[in-house]
Amino acid sequence: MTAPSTATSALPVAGFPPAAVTAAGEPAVSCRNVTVRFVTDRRTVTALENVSFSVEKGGFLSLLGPSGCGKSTLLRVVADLVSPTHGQVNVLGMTPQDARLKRSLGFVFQDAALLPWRTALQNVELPLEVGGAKKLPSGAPTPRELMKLVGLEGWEGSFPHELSGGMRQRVSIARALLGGPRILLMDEPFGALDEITRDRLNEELRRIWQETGTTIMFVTHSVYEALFLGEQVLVLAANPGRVTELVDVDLPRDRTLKIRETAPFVSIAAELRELLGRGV
Ligand SMILES: Nc1ncnc2c1ncn2[C@@H]1O[C@H](COP(=O)(O)OP(=O)(O)OP(=O)(O)O)[C@@H](O)[C@H]1O
Repeated sequence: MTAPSTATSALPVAGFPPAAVTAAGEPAVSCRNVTVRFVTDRRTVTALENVSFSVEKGGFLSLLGPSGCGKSTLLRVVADLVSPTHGQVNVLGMTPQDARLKRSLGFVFQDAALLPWRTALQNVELPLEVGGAKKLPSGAPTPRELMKLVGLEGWEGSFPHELSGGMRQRVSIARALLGGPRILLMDEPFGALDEITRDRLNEELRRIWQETGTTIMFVTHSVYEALFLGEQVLVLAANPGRVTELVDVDLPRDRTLKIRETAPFVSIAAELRELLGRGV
């Protein structure tokens, strides 16, 4: 079963700032010398060491690196799920904890993690029931509007088992966008999907990003996904997790998958591959 296709456009969505009016240049997220050490009975792991970078408001940052280089840990630090051992983290001028309490952050995981007994729409509505905020902020898109945004208009009453993997992941993106978060953190959300579905969702995500103006941090192992999606790519190395380089992606803002066949794309992909190789 496939999701209905949606027209590509860059119209702003109610409740989100249009990309053009987000304050470009101001950081949405910045990390300075962030180190995270996990101490267990058996060993101490330095998941991140002296990691510094920033993402501007309305930006799209891909996090690319080998397994174990701390990509998920870095998203968790921003989401206030892990506290850094050292260093400073600033999220929209706040601590990660304040940003979380103000519901400025949405999180999408690799597994869509939908409740099987609730319909797609009821899954999108879930944060309203469990998060303490019974009402949406004024002007924020409704769950039905978000279903439309992710291309699932008409599927509101379907249960997760009636949806394809790609459709379930769309539902989890809609759920993460409930309340109009300023920042969307995505941890390999398309990693378990087949290539065609993944490609389609990559295009959809660029559209959603342009329409909502939401700042996105996106974790992936794939050079092509990181480059197609990101305005910047943060390349990380492992053991300990550290920054190899922050690469600016000089490609047009409006992208279709065809861009992957162009010379600039191929050239930046080769650069990223070389940087990745350095960190393994
Ligand atoms: N809660 C934890 N306790 C102990 N060690 C942890 C914990 N979370 C992560 N680690 C360790 O920190 C390192 C970085 O893990 P992380 O999951 O952030 O890497 P990753 O780049 O996201 O990996 P992958 O691409 O395989 O998902 C790993 O060595 C991992 O074992």
